[in-house]
Amino acid sequence: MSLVVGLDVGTQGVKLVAYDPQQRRIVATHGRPLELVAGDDGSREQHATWWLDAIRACFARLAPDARARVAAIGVSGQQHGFVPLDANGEVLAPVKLWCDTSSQRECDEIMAAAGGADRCVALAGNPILAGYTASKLPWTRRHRPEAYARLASILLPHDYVNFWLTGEQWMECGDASGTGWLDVRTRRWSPELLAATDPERDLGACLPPLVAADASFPIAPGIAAELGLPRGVRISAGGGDNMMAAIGTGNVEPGVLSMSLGTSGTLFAHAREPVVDAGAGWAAFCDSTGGWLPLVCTMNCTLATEQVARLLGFDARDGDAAMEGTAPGAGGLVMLPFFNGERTPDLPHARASLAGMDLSNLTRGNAYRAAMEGATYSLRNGYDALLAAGLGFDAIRVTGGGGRSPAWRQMVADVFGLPVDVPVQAEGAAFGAALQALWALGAGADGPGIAAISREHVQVDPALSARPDPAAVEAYREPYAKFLRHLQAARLLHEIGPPGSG
Ligand SMILES: Nc1ncnc2c1ncn2[C@@H]1O[C@H](COP(=O)(O)OP(=O)(O)O)[C@@H](O)[C@H]1O
Ligand SMILES: O=C(CO)[C@@H](O)[C@H](O)COP(=O)(O)O
Repeated sequence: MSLVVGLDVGTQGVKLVAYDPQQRRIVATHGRPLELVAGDDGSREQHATWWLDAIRACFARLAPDARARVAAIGVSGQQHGFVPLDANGEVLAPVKLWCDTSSQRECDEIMAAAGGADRCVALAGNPILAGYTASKLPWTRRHRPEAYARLASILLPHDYVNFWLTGEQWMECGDASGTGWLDVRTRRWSPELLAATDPERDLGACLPPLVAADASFPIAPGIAAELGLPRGVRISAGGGDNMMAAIGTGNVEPGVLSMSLGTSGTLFAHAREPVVDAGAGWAAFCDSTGGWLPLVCTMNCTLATEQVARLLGFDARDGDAAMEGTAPGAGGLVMLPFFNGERTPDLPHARASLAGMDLSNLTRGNAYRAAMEGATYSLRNGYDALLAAGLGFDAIRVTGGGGRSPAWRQMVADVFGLPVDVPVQAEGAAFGAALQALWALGAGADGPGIAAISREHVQVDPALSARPDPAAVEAYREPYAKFLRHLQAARLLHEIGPPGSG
């Protein structure tokens, strides 16, 4: 029986899922953590070689007989990272990641050159927000002129892994929409935005061809030999981690809302037509199946809970126990969890705050709960913008590390007032990549469509479901309203000036 493999290059680690589609069974899951280099200027970087080493390590742990059965691989990756390559395909500099806010000045410059944020939305569907790939090019020109001078092509993290696996460079529209350069309505690069990013250079020539979501390429023979894989393995188009998690959580038709509780917090839905928010309250991305993926991304999700847990001296994975005995509202504590600056809401220079402390409520449990509530309310705030745009949802499918916490799943059900379900296949992005690889194997041969594949293979685990508790739904109303008032105050502070400006 053949296997399909999904690889996910997340912020905190690489995961490999090997799936047997005939048996509908995950036969192996392996992971490897990744480091991240953080600078005081907001920079967040990784070396591309770290991803490859982690992938090698994951394959090395896959049993040889399983490796021999692999027929196809799909690659999912953290979005927006900027992998600059020279003409020989060598990486020219550390990769600036999605959570890198050091290029905010360049975001503003690109938008000004294009005619403003509204004009960017008109041209491509999105403004250029903190962390989007486009801003990293002028940042590189300014701060790494040697790399800029030798730049021949630009890839996103999952594209780079695909290049390593096959020797071919391409992009697909899902992850490409996170560059800020893709007109998501037409699925073509926007010449105006490319020119606004770099008027001196033909940026289009640095971008690889865009391929269809069901495309696939042969693995390079040398890599197959190195990883102990058959020579005939196909590599599917791949996609951004959220696009892949959409497939891996069964979110391939309108009405379902997926939520990923990882380093970032994301909410995303499937759309059959392009959907663009004139107010840019959420991101108008393409998905990696040929459709669209309206998405909300907060930069501080488990990043916030981990930060607070570390301060309080426990592991975030034990956070549920630390929170025992606390109640909705965290005893009056309110956390704006913007440790890393924030993208939704658009407050790249904001920093986290804890408010509402009195002489009795500052307990470990309340402080940790405030971080989890703050991360959840941030997503709820993005959800309100999706509703305001006329989208509607019946249920939430949760994936990502934070989804392992029963307390967090219940909090999501209560704060959103929606039932929460969790797929059996916990690694949604890696599993979605495996399903895309399965789709690519049957493409062009009357194989099933990706929606049918996702529907057939994604199974919900009833033991992990959470249902809204009416009393708790009510109990969260005032704390959420209070969070919004603090958020409004942060917006005002932000208008006054970034930290350090006096
Ligand atoms: N039981 C748990 N409760 C709360 N957080 C958890 C739990 N298990 C894992 N996490 C958090 O999940 C995060 C990793 O999630 P993951 O989706 O793999 O992230 P990423 O894709 O950003 O690398 C870590 O920050 C970890 O603290
Ligand atoms: O920037 C976004 C989405 O637009 C993030 O969701 C990244 O794609 C990183 O994801 P994780 O590593 O946190 O899963």
